[in-house]
Amino acid sequence: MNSRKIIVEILDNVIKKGAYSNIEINKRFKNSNINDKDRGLITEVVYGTLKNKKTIDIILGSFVSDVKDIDEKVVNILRSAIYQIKYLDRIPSYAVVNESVNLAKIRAKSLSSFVNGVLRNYLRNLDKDYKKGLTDMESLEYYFSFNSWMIKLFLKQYGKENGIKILKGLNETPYITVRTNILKTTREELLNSLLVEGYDVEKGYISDSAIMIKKGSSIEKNSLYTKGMFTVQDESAMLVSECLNLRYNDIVLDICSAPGTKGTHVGEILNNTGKVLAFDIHTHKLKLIEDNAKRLGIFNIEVKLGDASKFNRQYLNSADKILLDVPCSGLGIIRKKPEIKWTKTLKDLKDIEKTQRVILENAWRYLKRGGEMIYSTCTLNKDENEEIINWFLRKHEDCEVEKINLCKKDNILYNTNGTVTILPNKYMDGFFIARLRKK
Ligand SMILES: C[S@@+](CC[C@H](N)C(=O)[O-])C[C@H]1O[C@@H](n2cnc3c(N)ncnc32)[C@H](O)[C@@H]1O
Repeated sequence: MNSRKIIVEILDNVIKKGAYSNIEINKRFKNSNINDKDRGLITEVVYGTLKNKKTIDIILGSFVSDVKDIDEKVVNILRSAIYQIKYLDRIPSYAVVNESVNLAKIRAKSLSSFVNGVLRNYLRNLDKDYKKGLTDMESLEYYFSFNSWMIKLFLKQYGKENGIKILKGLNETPYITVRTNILKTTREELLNSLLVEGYDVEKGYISDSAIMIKKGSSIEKNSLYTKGMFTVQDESAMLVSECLNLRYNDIVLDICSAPGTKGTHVGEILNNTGKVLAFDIHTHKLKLIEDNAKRLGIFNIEVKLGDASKFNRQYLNSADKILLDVPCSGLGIIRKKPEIKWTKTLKDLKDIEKTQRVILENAWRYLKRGGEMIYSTCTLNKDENEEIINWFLRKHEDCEVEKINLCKKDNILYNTNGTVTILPNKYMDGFFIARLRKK
């Protein structure tokens, strides 16, 4: 087992083939005998290299004529090596260089001296000011490691102060947070049980159900997880179902449900009363919702295949509440999926916005008069958030925003139209939540 070989193969699949980092890492770890120490190293170097790719490429660019021309067999060997030398202090630089050259010999023998040359050149220039000569925008790209279009988007949409807050927040290393399953336990009880199991835990930042795991072994392997005491979920995402004003016996449609993290939360808050109809377009994802519901002891969820972009007359005016957690560009969850920095394009943002509008139009027709809908995204692109809501309000006289009041924290933005944007920070992902009421 060679950790560095695995790291480079994962990076190849994510950067070149558009695979998801978390899925690639899980695939490698599943049924393998990789020890905890190596798992830690692989995870850290993969996420770190992805997060800092722009900065690393600017550094690489000063040793080669164009990073784009570096042979694809060795480019991620170089990137991950520079990441380890620049950002980690526990691995001696000479060991990183030797291992990288050895790996290059296996992948492309003729390029091993090139890899050796670039890395040794970098070691001789560790103190160089790589920002020298860069424009203001390029300096921001170097400093935050984002492509310029994304930096411009955040600064334009949020202004300088919040734009910078977003760039910083998206580079934070996330804690794992879990949502207490109130059907089976209380937060206090769960906190104690986790402490007994050796986890370093703390209450969440905002939600009464949230617990932050600051240190401890893989949480989803713990028996408390198998027994359904909690769900792993970002705290911002927990606030979504909590904003839905749920009442026992409500009929709730969860239109884009898989893997059912928020839908099962609705089921828990309803205390197994009423009904949650959980739809998703992907057949293979439906089982994830079923498995989660079963593990958590939730019986009021019915899982169904459904394409939200097609109106289904069967559900016309049928729902007391609707959870519309639409597919989005995901710019708010870059802390956990750093490849989004490099894989998304402005065109993707435009395309998904069209789908969101169609889905919202259809879902609105399923809501009863007096009913409430949550429209949520895990993106910070305002065109998929406030702008969609403003557009919808202009079109639908029977729709009003029910103002959301969470709490006063410096990452909660209360928008002028009554909706809420959660800025990413150390504790939470970036999210958007709107609560709509049908008059
Ligand atoms: C943001 S995720 C939902 C996450 C989920 N609500 C949760 O909390 O676990 C969006 C989901 O929408 C689904 N989806 C995408 N297009 C859809 C469509 N046209 N109809 C229904 N579901 C769709 C995707 O498969 C994906 O699972």
